Amino acid sequence: MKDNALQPRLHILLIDNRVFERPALLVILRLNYKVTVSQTAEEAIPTLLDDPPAMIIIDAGEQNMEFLSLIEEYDQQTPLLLVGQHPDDEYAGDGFNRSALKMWIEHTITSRKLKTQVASLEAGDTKVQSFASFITCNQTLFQIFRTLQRVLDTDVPVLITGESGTGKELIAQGIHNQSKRMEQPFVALNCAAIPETLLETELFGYEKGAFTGATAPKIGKLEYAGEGTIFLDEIGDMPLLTQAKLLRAIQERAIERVGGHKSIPFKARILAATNKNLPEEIQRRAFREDLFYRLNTVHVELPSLRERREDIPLLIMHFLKAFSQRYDKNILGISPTVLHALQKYDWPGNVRELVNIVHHAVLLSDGPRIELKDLPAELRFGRGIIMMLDQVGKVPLDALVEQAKNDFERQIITLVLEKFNYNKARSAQFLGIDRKTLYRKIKTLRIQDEK
Ligand SMILES: Nc1ncnc2c1ncn2[C@@H]1O[C@H](COP(=O)(O)OP(=O)(O)OP(=O)(O)O)[C@@H](O)[C@H]1O
Repeated sequence: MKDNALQPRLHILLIDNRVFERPALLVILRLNYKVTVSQTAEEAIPTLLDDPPAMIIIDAGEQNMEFLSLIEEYDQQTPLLLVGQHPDDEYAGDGFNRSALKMWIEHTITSRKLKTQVASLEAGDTKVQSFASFITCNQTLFQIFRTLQRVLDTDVPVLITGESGTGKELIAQGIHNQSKRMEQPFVALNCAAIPETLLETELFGYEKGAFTGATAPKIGKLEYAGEGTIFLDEIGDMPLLTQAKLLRAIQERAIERVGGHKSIPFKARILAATNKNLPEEIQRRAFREDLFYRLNTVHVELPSLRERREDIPLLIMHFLKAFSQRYDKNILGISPTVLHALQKYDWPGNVRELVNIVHHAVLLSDGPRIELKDLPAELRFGRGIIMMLDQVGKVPLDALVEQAKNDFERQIITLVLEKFNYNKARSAQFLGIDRKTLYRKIKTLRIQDEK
């Protein structure tokens, strides 16, 4: 690894009784890993117990086959790699591909890790907490649950922010369902989905004759919620005039229907959610600061799914079970390759997107496990390729491939530049090219240089 300083070294146990006759393998391994050498399996047992390695590399000599059974007795989890009886000059010479060895080692470790992860998921032994039906194994969310538990039975409003699909409504439902108001109505209103003129009557209701067509009085959502909970979703999209009316209702603890004069007590608890940044909206004068302070007594920000990747496998298994039951399918789990693809994915639509993908996969799957073929194309191939499909047939294939190659190179270089804070010398060294070449590529590939 070139970034030794940044990552802890993997520990490898090398069992090789000829290690001193052919030191090159050890030298190569030591470039990248922390290596413990044992000449016999017996000698290796204490290491296995005291400092478990990420991988065991064992020389494939005849007598070592006995080692294998001994090792198996102590440890059946750690991946094993058998190396052939190459003479030292083969390891040391050009014919021996060091990066291939490294790739092979890392692939074996990752795939074993994924298999163990899948097995433990299927056995259901991850530490999970739930807040009503919202489940997670993420520490930030555990903290949020604790905050919410403390205010469950109070009247204080809670502002729930987070990207779309992170579970804001589910949290709001959870607050209501676990509070003393649970027997009362939970009324949700999406402030972005309703035209401005209708929003006000939806919230406050109207009296007969309030406007043409108002032939009978109508109860608004604030009134209907009674002593229950009103959930104002997408509050950031509420028009300013409605914001002013809502603020008044909160301050006076009373509402008036449109076209009416009677003051009706307003007792519901307010929960509000938005994926907008309200302080920014206040700056733009699109949101009232005084209303913000009223709603923001308790504020929780739900992390996006890519900020809590540990929840990805948990949620996959959760919805896999639910959909398998719903469709009466016998799906036991997912293949390690699928888990890998799903863990790498960025989830712009968060949990809602994950639910859709698992739903789709369960419908397509013949069981017993979800395989790569059951995933949508953008997950199997990446968004880039799917977007390029539009151009296939319109642009010559060679040109498309060239464009893809440039895109790929641009992404790699950008990532490396970011990793080293735009330090050209270190980035070039990491990429294995000289600095001049790096400067040329930054220019020709039009890479943004943040220096
Ligand atoms: N942690 C979770 N555990 C179980 N289900 C979840 C979780 N988070 C989200 N979901 C499910 O994901 C879907 C989207 O959640 P929800 O509607 O609560 O998100 P939202 O943040 O309110 O989205 P939007 O901002 O688009 O309104 C729902 O089907 C919900 O049940």
